[in-house]
Amino acid sequence: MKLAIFGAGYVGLSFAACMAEAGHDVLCADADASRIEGLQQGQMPLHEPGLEALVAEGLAAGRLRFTADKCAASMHGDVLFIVVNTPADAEGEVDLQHVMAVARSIGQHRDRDAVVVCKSTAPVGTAEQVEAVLRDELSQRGAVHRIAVAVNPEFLREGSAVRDCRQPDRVVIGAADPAAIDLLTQLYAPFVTDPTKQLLVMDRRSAELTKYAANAMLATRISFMNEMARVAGHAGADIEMVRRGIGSDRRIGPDFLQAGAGYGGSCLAKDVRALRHAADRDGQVLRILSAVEAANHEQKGRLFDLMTHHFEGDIAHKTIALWGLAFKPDTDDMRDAPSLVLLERLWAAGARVQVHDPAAMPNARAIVGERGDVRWCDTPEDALEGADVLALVTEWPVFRRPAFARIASTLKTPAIFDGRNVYDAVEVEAAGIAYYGIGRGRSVLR
Ligand SMILES: NC(=O)c1ccc[n+]([C@@H]2O[C@H](COP(=O)([O-])OP(=O)(O)OC[C@H]3O[C@@H](n4cnc5c(N)ncnc54)[C@H](O)[C@@H]3O)[C@@H](O)[C@H]2O)c1
Ligand SMILES: O=c1ccn([C@@H]2O[C@H](COP(=O)(O)OP(=O)(O)O[C@H]3O[C@H](CO)[C@@H](O)[C@H](O)[C@H]3O)[C@@H](O)[C@H]2O)c(=O)[nH]1
Repeated sequence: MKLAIFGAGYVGLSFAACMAEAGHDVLCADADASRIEGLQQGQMPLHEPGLEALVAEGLAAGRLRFTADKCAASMHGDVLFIVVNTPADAEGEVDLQHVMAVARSIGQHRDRDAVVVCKSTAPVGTAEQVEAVLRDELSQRGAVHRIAVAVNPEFLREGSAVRDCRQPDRVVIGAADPAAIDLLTQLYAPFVTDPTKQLLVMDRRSAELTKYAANAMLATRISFMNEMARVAGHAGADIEMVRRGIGSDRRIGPDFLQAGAGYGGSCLAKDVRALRHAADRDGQVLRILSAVEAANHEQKGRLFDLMTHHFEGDIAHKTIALWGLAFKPDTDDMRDAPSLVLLERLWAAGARVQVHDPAAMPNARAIVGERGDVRWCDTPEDALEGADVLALVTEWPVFRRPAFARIASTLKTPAIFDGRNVYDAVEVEAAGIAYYGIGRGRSVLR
């Protein structure tokens, strides 16, 4: 099939490369000309495991091409995917300008029938708005092409985007148009093992809401576990034991039950906010989601609170080694990262930080700027030199099995604040290091 993909970000680029790998002829367009120039030369604009090789393979085979020319992209192929950013403001109002810009461009330039697919996460009713824009543009120039609009939300996770694209749990197709359903079914059938169960065809509004409901459920599980971690800390229980205890119930399942320093990233917070806001406008008060947001906001301050407790309020002039900045491992993405909240609170309290992250330091530096109270370190060990204590915020593999004896002898007052519960409290304490986890170890705050 010939596919046009608008948006070469974390999702668009991963999707484009995987579709090219599957043998399709893919033209990927982005409004950022410098991003496109780089991609044409094989330079990656973002960090995503396995993606660079896949892009190189697609370019070499001639199946993956990049363009900044929206007209060329609008004319390409049978199916055109909209995969641009849909940010939400502080209230949760979603900015659809990029989605509508793509729709306008397709309406202005398309010279034959097409299927347009909304893959961006967007509020219920967006596909109808896209359809209206297309209809308007076509009628303004007297064109009579048939352009069907479908919804196909994306569920990939950053850090495993290539794997998730190649092997999705399920594919949601929101469409009524038989030709659109047929094309998308053909496109996705090779990516799933049981198309009858994993290809879910539904109406467009249900598909749009499915995406928000999925992220809201994931965020709810995390906030629930973070609250349970508080209970565990006070009760002298270990949240990791509780996680295993409840995750083995098939009705609950083991995933997304990890207590930690709060959820971050470009999606969970944005989509929970947008869903709550849209419902609010319709007169529906979503009490659970408001609580999920409030709990996460509080949770992002948890490591700082534990440190303040450890230092008995005297955190000024302390030096904190901080491992991990990205919102999760295997990405350079800093959007809504819990580390940013910790940094701000430490700086406001007069502490200094020494940070290391395997991929996100350039993006983090661009956000926080150059300042005297941070040292950007090339290695995890370097970040420990001269520090009082260590905080783990992102569980990159390189941080998972450190030499605790070395940490004990390097830190001035050995203590680890484990924001992702990856260390064994007994092993850490045996090395002479105070261990604070989330809902385990010395995590009681009164
Ligand atoms: N990041 C994720 O893990 C993830 C997963 C599932 C769904 N989503 C959703 O997918 C969408 C894209 O997310 P992302 O993280 O890839 O965003 P991103 O910010 O990484 O990339 C978006 C890209 O779209 C480009 N763009 C903007 N306007 C354009 C236009 N008119 N024409 C062509 N390109 C244009 C931008 O320049 C940017 O490169 C969002 O709606 C998001 O909510 C994201
Ligand atoms: O048990 C868990 C799982 C995750 N997290 C945190 O939650 C955040 C988000 O993680 P994850 O969901 O793995 O990454 P995303 O790439 O943001 O993916 C989410 O958001 C995407 C964008 O909509 C969806 O496509 C994915 O299905 C959905 O998982 C990160 O800060 C994690 O540290 C936890 O605290 N505990």
